[in-house]
Amino acid sequence: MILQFLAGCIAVLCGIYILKRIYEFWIRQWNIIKAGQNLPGLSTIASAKFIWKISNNMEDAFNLMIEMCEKYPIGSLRLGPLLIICVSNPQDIEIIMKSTKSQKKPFTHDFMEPLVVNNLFNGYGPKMRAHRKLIMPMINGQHLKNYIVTFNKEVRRYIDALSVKTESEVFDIYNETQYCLADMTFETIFGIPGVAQNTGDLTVPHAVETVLETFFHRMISPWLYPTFLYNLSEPGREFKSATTTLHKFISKIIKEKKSLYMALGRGESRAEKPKPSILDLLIENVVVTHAMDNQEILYDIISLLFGFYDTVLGIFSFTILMLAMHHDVQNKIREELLLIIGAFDDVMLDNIGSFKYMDMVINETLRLFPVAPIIPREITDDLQIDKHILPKGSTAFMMAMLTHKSETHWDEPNKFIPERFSLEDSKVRHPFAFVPFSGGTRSCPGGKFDLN
Ligand code: HEM
Repeated sequence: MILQFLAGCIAVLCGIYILKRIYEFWIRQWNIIKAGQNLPGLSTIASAKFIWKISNNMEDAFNLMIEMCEKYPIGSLRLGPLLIICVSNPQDIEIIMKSTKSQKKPFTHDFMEPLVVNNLFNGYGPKMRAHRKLIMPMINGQHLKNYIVTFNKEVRRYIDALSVKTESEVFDIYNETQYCLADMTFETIFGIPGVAQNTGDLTVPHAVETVLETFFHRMISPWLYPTFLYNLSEPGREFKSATTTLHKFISKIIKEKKSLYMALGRGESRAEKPKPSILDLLIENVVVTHAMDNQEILYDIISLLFGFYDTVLGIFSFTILMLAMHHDVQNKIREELLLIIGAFDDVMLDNIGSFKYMDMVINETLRLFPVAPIIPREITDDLQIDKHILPKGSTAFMMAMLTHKSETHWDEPNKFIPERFSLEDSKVRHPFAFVPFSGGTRSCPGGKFDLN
């Protein structure tokens, strides 16, 4: 009897606590919405229609948002409890990307917890900045030459496999490329030779894909914002299972590498590994500096995996599609390749800066198909843009997909014209009219790495 009474009391207290949290959340969001009520954009009813469209027809919802952005360069809408402010002019995007009042990711990025917590991807403040500073040189600069050896090796295997396919069947380039990218990523990040091209094993890439898909699904489904509801849903369960897979796999590698490093000492460890991976470099550093514990290494390595997979695979596939559709561009790329490396040579670090036309082609593909069509940020203090105030607590959506196709900044914006990225044409363009890697202090740390 007493036990039943106690259980009843606990249930009531939990209920009150949950209701209080929901109430506080709505009051906070309501105040933000009120602060932004003078901004132009969708009315409350049109915003409700927008959410209804999201749950029924994503394309319709997207079109409604685009229509609004075309009408108002700074336009607001409500996504459930969130005040969203869409911005598409390069000069306004520049203000947001550079301001100290908009360096935080929106709270929806916390939906990646417990997979990653306060790290490169969803962190904020001094700790995140310190991690960025530590990791950036490891994915760029002189270490690139180590990774290029791996890229050449894996690409050779990929081309061999592809040349058999191209002679016999129709195939999906995105699917075929996954294996090569998985192997490149494994060796570059973990220093472990990948087996995907040999065995077809894509356990880790698929887990990354699952967490990204379920994360985006939750972001656009306000009814799944409460964690206890999300955990009960199908996507919530898939997210949890993929999180377990990634945590188990990567934690084991971190522990093994750290033990090996401690057992051998730096000198010998380096002698064994003349081409250290990103994880090797990170462990070498943190063993001495204690800048991160194992859990933090785990979170940052997962963030790098996000960067590698979906983005690179997507942009590679779109580039191939563009080359297939534009034979003149394909011929020019071939000529440039033959001139610089010949028919069968590997690409060297010194060659990379010489692929001027290839750079233009990739940039033009990134312009038409930005990996991040919308770049979101939380406004952490009232931010003035022109005559508008973006209130503290609102979420800014930087609409790269619209900026990249604005007729004010691009002639014939829907056409694929790589030459528009020539040095002369790029010089006269607003620097924030093209933001595939975002900009400011929170821009993509893998941008240089990726283009290479
Ligand atoms: C085509 C390739 C890629 C594109 C287009 C791309 C684009 C982006 C964009 C737009 C962001 C959001 C930045 C913001 O919120 O302002 C981002 C963040 C990030 N990217 Fe990439 N990325 C690519 C490849 C990579 C690679 C290869 C890596 C890792 C080596 C990487 C690592 C990251 C990380 C860690 C972040 C979070 C940075 C932060 O929030 O401070 N990305 N990327």
